[in-house]
Amino acid sequence: MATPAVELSSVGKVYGYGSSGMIALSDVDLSIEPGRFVSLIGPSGCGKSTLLRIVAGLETADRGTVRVHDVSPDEACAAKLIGLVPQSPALLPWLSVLGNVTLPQKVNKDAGKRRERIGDLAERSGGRVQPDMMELLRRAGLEDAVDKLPAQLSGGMQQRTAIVRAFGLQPDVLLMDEPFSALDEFTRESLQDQLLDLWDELKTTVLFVTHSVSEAVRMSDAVVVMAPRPGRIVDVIDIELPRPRNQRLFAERRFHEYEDLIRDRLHSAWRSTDAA
Ligand SMILES: Nc1ncnc2c1ncn2[C@@H]1O[C@H](COP(=O)(O)OP(=O)(O)OP(=O)(O)O)[C@@H](O)[C@H]1O
Repeated sequence: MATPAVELSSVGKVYGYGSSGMIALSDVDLSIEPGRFVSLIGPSGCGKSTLLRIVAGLETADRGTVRVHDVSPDEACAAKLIGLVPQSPALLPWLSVLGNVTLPQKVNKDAGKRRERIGDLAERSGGRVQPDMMELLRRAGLEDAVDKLPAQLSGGMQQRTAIVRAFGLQPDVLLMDEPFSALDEFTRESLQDQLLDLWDELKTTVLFVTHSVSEAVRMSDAVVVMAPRPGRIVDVIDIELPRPRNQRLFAERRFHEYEDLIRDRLHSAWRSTDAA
């Protein structure tokens, strides 16, 4: 079996100390095969962002182990295996769209060598070509905006720029923390389409945080349902719908059955949390 792209075993994280400590994550086990699109869903405070930050190496787990392609998150970051798209796009305001998306490639020239030293990635890295950023921008509908500054873009365009920037380094694992939450429904659906197209082509593993049940069903191979107090995984639901998943999917009964199943799991998790 291939090495998992992401593997968490018995992961725990507590913020604070003693009786005022908050258990953000308790005993989290999760294994994601390379190339899968996996969403995390759950009520506010169940630890979705904490889990993502731990995989990104921005926080450390207090307990358990975390591996990204069988190396630690820190090593994975140094080898640029990991890309992160935060909730707000965090573009550099003084650089154009093209400047923003090409910057990571310019400052991370040694990443390829580090990547080649990592186990089963050597083979994949050898075949890597620098993506054509102009082509990625065109695919994301940004060809007319390449010379614009972030302040001259709409929120949706800024977020698309951030997504192209993240794909530009060809991360093996792309972590996305509610990337579309600030966008209107139409822009959101269009960005979902574009993200799925890029993901399909580049075969990146995606770990995607969302509050939207329909977004999770539409995008994912599997949806991880989480519950709070303490933050934990209560279910992992495989979404066995055909791809590509376009707008027609919304009319299908199976799509809504998955939505109902996930809502049901979320409600049960809430009930058990309240009873505890
Ligand atoms: N740096 C921190 N210091 C203290 N407590 C924190 C910190 N970060 C998160 N927490 C707490 O840990 C718990 C999990 O937070 P986290 O942000 O991971 O949840 P979430 O599921 O992503 O929430 P949301 O959906 O609202 O973004 C929350 O109770 C939060 O208040």
